[in-house]
Amino acid sequence: MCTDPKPSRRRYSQPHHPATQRSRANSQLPPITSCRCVQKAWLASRAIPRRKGTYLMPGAQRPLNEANFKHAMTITRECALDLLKVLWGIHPYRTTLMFFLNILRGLSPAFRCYSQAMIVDELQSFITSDCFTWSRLVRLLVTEILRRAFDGFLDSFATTNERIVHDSARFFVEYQQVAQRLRLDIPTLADPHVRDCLQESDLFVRSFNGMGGFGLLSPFDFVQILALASELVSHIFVLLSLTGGTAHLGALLFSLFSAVLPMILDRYGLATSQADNSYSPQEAKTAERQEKLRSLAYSDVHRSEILVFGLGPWILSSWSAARRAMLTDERYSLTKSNLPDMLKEMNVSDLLFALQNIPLLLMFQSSSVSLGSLALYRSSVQSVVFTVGNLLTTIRMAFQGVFLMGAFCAAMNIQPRLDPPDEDALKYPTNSGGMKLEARHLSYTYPGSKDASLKDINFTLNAGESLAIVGYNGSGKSTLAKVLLRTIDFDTGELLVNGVDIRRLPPRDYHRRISTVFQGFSKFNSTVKENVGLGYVQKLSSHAAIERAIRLGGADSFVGSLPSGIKTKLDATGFDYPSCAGMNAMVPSGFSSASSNKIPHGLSGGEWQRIAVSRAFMRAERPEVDLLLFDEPTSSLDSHAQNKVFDTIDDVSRSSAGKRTKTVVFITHRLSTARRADKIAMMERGTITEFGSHEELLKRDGSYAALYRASV
Ligand SMILES: Nc1ncnc2c1ncn2[C@@H]1O[C@H](COP(=O)(O)OP(=O)(O)OP(=O)(O)O)[C@@H](O)[C@H]1O
Repeated sequence: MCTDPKPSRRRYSQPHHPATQRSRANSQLPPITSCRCVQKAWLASRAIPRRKGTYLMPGAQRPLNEANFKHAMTITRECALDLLKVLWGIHPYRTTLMFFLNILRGLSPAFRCYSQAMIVDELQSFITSDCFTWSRLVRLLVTEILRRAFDGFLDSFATTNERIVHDSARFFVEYQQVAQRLRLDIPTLADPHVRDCLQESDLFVRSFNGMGGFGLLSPFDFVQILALASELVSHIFVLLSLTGGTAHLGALLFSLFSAVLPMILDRYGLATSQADNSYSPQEAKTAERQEKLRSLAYSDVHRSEILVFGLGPWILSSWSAARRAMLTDERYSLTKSNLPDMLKEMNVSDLLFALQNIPLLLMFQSSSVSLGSLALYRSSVQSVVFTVGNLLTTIRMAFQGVFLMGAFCAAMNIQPRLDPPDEDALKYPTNSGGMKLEARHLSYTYPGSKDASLKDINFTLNAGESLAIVGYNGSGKSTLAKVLLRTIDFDTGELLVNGVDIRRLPPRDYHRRISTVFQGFSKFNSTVKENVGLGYVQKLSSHAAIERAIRLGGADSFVGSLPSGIKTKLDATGFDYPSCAGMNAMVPSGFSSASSNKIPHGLSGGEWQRIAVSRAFMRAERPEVDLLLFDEPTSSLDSHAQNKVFDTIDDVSRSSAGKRTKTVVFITHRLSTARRADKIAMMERGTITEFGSHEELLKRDGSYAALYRASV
C-alpha cells in the first residue's frame, strides 16, 4: 500500500474515560495496530494470482486457500482482539451479556425438542397403556408453555440488547471512518489502494447492523459461532443420550458428513457459486460503465445537455451494449457445466439426508423405543445437519469478514501524505504583514500524466505584496495555486513559507492562515447563509458576520431580493428542478409563500461567483489569515463588479492605517486587473517565464507585453 505509517508514532490521542456513551463514541480510536503487516496481508489477499498488479474488486470474496488463511491469521492476530477490546469497552456489561445470551439461545432448541418429545411420550402412553396420568400431562404442558414464554422473553431481550450493542459499535466505527475520511488529503485519496481500502472499510462499518446485516459479519457476529457451537453440542448430547450402539454413532457421523460435503466440494474449487471470484476487473469495468450510463439516463442534472446535444440515442445504445455484455457473461457462467453443477443436480445432500433415516429404522426395531424418542431423534439429527451447515457458512462469512476488518484497521492507520511526521512538524511561523513565499525549482507532474504541469518554478513574494499569475490556458496557473494552497504536493524543489519548508507545516494549521476562492468553487445545495458562512464556520450562526461578507463580496445586490433573503435555499445543481421560475409558476395559488420559498432558488453564474467570493471574505478579515489566494474570482463578473471585488481585496489586505497586512495572490486572464498587482508572474508551459512589475514586464517586451497589447 502506498501509505507509509511509522510504527513508532502515536497516531491517535488516547481516549479519556468519559462517563457517557456519546462521549465515548466521540473519542478517538486508540491505536489498534500500527503494524504494516495488516496492510500487507489485506492487500495480498486481494491480489489475483498469476495476474501481476491486478486486484479483486473491493468487497469481493477471497478464495479460501492456504495463503489467504495465513493473511486472515495475521489480521486476526494483529487487530481482531484489539478491536474487540475497544468495542467491548463501549458497553462492557451489555457485550458480555450478549455473549452469554447467545450461548443460552444456542441451547434452547435442544430443550425444546426434549420437552416436546416428553409430551409426545405422555400422549403415546395415554393411547397405548394405562400408566397415563393427567396431572403429569398438565405439568408437561404448563412447563412447555412456560418454556416457550421464557424463550420468547429471552429472544426479545437478547435482540434488544444486541441492537443496543451493535448500534453503539456501529456509531463508533462510523465516526472513526468519517473522521478518517476528513483527515485524508487529496494526494492520499488519489491512491487507488487507499480508495479500495476505504471502500472495504465502509463495508466493515456497514456490517454492524446486527446478525450479518448486508450479508457481512461484524466482529460481534462472531458470537453466532458460539451460539451455533453450543446448539450443536446440545443436539449431539441429546442424540448420544438417546442412542448407544455403533450403528447409531455411524449414522450420526454420516449425518455430519452430509452437511460438510458441499463445503468440501467448494474447498476444492468445485463450488457451484463462484460469482464473486469470477468477477474480473474487465467485467467490473463493464458493470461500472453500465451503471454510469443508467445514472446519466436518469439524471436531471445533465438533462439539458442530454437534450441539446441529442445524447439520448448514444446513451441508450452504449448502455444496451454494456448491459448485453454483462448478461452474456452471466449466461456464459451459468451454462458452464461442470462436476459440481452435476452433483448439485443430483442433490447429493438430499440423498444423504434420506439415508439418515436408516438409524431411525434401527431404533424402530427396538421394541422399547417410544414415539417421543423417535421424534426427538429425528429432529435432533436434522438440527445437527442444519447447524453444521450454518456453522460452516458462518465460518466462511467470518473468514471474509476478517479481511474487511483488516481493511478497517489498515484504513485507520493511513496517514495523510501531506502531514509531516510528528518529529519534523513545525508550528506556522507567524509574520506580521502577511506571508512570505519563496519557491525554488518547484516541479510537479500529476499522477498518471506524462508531462510535468509545473517545471522549475522560482519566485519570491515578500510579505504583504500582491502577485498576479497570468498566462495561457493550461500553462499551470491553477496547479501552482493548488501547490501554494497545499492541497497537492510538489515532486522536486522547495517552497518556503515565512522561511520554513512548507512540508514541515501541518496542513490544518497552514490552512487556517489562508482564505481562497477556487476556480471550480463549491456550490452547496443549501441556504445563502450556509453557502457564505461555511467560509468561517465558527461564525456560521452570526447574521452580522455573514451579511458583512455578503456586502464585501458584492452579493448584497441580489441576495436582498431573494424570496427569503439569506435564508433562501439555493439550487446548486441548477437543473435539479424543471426550473425554479417554472416551478414557482406551477405552485397552486392556494400555497402559502412559505411553502413556495422551500423551492431551491437558482442563481446566475456571476451571482454564484459572488457567493463564493463572499465565502472567502467571511474568513479573509480574520487576523490569523496571512494569504488571500483567488483563482479567477471574477471570471463571470462584469467589469464594474470586477473592479469592486479587487478594491475590496485590497481593502481587506490592509490595516486601518493602510499598511498591507496580508499577502495577495490572484490568477486572472484580465490583464487590466493584473496590472494592479505589485508583481506579475507570466506562466507558459508550466513555468514562470517572466516575473516583475507591470511596467518592468512591458519594458521587457516579451510574452506578457504581447498578451497585454492583445487584450487592450
Ligand atoms: N487533475 C489533473 N490531472 C492531470 N493533469 C492535470 C490535472 N489538472 C490539470 N492538469 C494538467 O495540468 C496542466 C496545467 O493545468 P492548470 O489547470 O494548472 O492550467 P491553468 O493555467 O490554470 O489553465 P486555465 O487558464 O485554463 O485555467 C494542463 O496541461 C492540464 O491538462
